[in-house]
Amino acid sequence: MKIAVIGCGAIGASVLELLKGHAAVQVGWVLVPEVTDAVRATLALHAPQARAVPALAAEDRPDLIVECAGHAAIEEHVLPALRRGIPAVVASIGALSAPGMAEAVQAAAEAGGTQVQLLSGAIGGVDALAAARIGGLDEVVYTGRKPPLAWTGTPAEQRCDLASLQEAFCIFEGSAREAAQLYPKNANVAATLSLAGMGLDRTTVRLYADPGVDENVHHVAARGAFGSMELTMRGKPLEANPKTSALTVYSVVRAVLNQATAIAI
Ligand SMILES: NC(=O)C1=CN([C@@H]2O[C@H](COP(=O)(O)OP(=O)(O)OC[C@H]3O[C@@H](n4cnc5c(N)ncnc54)[C@H](O)[C@@H]3O)[C@@H](O)[C@H]2O)C=CC1
Ligand SMILES: O=C([O-])CC(=O)C(=O)O
Repeated sequence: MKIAVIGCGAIGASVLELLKGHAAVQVGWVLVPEVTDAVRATLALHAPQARAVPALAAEDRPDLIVECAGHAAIEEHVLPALRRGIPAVVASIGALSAPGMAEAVQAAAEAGGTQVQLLSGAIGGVDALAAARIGGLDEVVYTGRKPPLAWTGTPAEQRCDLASLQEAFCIFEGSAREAAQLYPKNANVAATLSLAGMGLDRTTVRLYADPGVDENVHHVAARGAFGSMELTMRGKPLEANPKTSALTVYSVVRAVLNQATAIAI
């Protein structure tokens, strides 16, 4: 299987490293806005066979396109690939919270006769929640808690002084749709849980900058016809990007390998 990876940052570079030399999967293309020295160095180390390009050319036809780049990459790369019939796996799930984007993704996949898989990323329990939805859900509440540093460069900076926080500070309370729009690099999990469960407008989200944690802590509580569930993930942040949990990388690699092996789990 020959794949294209979109993005070569904290997730993309780690994905290339884990897929390096894999018998069943070859990375043929890495899509980046600019081929920097850092990108060249990463490819030389982990994917020397791959070509770094700004976009797929008409003659490039990967078996799968793997998005780990950010919300803008959905419109720029994933939609055109889907329309061409290339299946996709997507990490930037919050992108589907933008007006008309979920419909655009669906229409592109239908037009291409293919499918897009929304990854579980940094959270677990998506399988249980999506199954529970079939029976009917009454409530889903997601609480995301990250060290203050992980909220730099976000609207949280206008709500508190991140550097001097002494205790947990609630920087956001509202719908998953709003969370995903305001915090595109920190609230993909909120979008994932809501798309699996009660939808972007009916899932309650609370986000905290918390000097008392050094991991990215995700808590989900759900109730419905199935019973109830509660889950806490304490994800180790990636050194290259403290906003992102390492599990996200493993989730991408799992999805890729599941496409390439006889038994998927
Ligand atoms: N579903 C989940 O649980 C999670 C999802 N994410 C998503 O993954 C994204 C990437 O995360 P990181 O690797 O940590 O970020 P990063 O900032 O370390 O790397 C992003 C990479 O994507 C590239 N890029 C940016 N815009 C692009 C575009 N339009 N087309 C092609 N490449 C583009 C950048 O040049 C960079 O190489 C986040 O922005 C977020 O949307 C991140 C963490 C968890
Ligand atoms: O990686 C994480 O811990 C979660 C994350 O950034 C997101 O939900 O966007």
